[in-house]
Amino acid sequence: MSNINLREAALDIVTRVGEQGGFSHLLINQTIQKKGLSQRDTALLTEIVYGTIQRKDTLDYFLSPFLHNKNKLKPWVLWLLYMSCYQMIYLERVPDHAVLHESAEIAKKRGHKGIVSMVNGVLRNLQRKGPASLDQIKDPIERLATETSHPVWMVQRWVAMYGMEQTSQMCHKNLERGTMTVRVNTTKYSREMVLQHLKEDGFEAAATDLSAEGITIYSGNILNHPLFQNGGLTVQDESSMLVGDMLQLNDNMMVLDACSAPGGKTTHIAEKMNNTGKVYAYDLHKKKVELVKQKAEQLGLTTIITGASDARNLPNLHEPESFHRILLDAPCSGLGVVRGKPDIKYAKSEKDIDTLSKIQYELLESVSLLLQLNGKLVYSTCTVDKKENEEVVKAFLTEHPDFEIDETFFDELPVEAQHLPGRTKWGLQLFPQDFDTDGFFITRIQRRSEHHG
Ligand SMILES: C[S@@+](CC[C@H](N)C(=O)[O-])C[C@H]1O[C@@H](n2cnc3c(N)ncnc32)[C@H](O)[C@@H]1O
Repeated sequence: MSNINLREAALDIVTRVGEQGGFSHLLINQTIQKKGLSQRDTALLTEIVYGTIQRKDTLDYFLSPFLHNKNKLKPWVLWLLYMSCYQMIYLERVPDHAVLHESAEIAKKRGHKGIVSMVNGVLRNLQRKGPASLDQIKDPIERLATETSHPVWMVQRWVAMYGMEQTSQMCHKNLERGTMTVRVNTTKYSREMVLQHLKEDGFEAAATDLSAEGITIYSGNILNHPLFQNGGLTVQDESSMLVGDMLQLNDNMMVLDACSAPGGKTTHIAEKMNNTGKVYAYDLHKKKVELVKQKAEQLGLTTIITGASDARNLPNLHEPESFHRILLDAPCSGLGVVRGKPDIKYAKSEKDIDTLSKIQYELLESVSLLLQLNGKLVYSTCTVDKKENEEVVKAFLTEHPDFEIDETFFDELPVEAQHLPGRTKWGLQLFPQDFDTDGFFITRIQRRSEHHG
């Protein structure tokens, strides 16, 4: 693909994400498939799209001194400027003159002469005068928000919850691209066997620290490897693997995965039980349930029973206290995964968090009815907001004195994770900066035995 066509494809994606709320990772994949992009083009397209979206607010700050009628610009023009500014400031291997030339060509193709000269003028000014210094922003929260391109309310909230240092580390980490990790399907292979195999095939890979089934892939295209294609591996973040690990699973258990799609954790559960017992996997959306089914088939797992249902309705579908283990991997704001899905940080609001926390509470209350006396329930989310995490758990335990935190959860955590700053009496908040994983909350609840009989 020519340099200009590649930039045009990138511009289409960032404009769509920015203006219509599309998901960058889905749009990138669609473009790669539709245009049959080479590995080199895929890498550059991904870099430009992610980088521009990740740093949108910072780019806006850098461009603002040179932009006088920002609100009157057509969205594609503004996004062309953001995208060009990103390449000039952050991509050393792309020379400024190439960025200026390609931006002018795109502006020529899509707009009139006035737009071409305005784009050119703004970018030349940026090149000559350099980006505005962030030190001009006196308020530390506002400065961190602009520097790392997060909404001010979000940074404010995190600072109030976790302090400036943790928040600053998290915001900076959110700008990095995460490393890829895969989970070994232990019903087929051992991790040692897979590592050996990958090394022989020229991959740079290493065992993960937190989960016994994870492998970090530093280089090599794992999606084309036969081990992946024959159901020996699943792409999954290590924090999600830890959720499966903390369910304390044994063979032949009855397990409920109440919010299961697309099935990353459901299949981990079935693998950990060596394809014995039963895993009931539900999700609200029928289409999404199909994804769970497909994933189970790909991995050769036969113990997963899928169904579409609101998790709040599950007490009508199953007898009370009928599961040994329950996973509630609840729908959440996703503020722990903004590295991989940068659009999330601009799309969410505090109101969303309030709404979600109410739903999370209702889901927890409903599924808890299905937990056996000696059963264990893991509550997890991929967010870092206390309102969706420990406050949901705290409220549930206050209203339901027959349940408690299972203290053995903390002893079973990997040693490295036992003394993290995000550990409280309500569970473990993993931050992206702790182990280069997604931000995840995990805790384990059980029934208090004295309340029975
Ligand atoms: C965090 S995702 C689950 C990810 C999944 N556990 C995995 O590891 O692949 C949350 C899921 O909850 C589903 N969901 C949302 N509201 C729900 C509800 N009321 N009942 C059941 N599922 C719901 C969403 O469709 C979404 O697939």
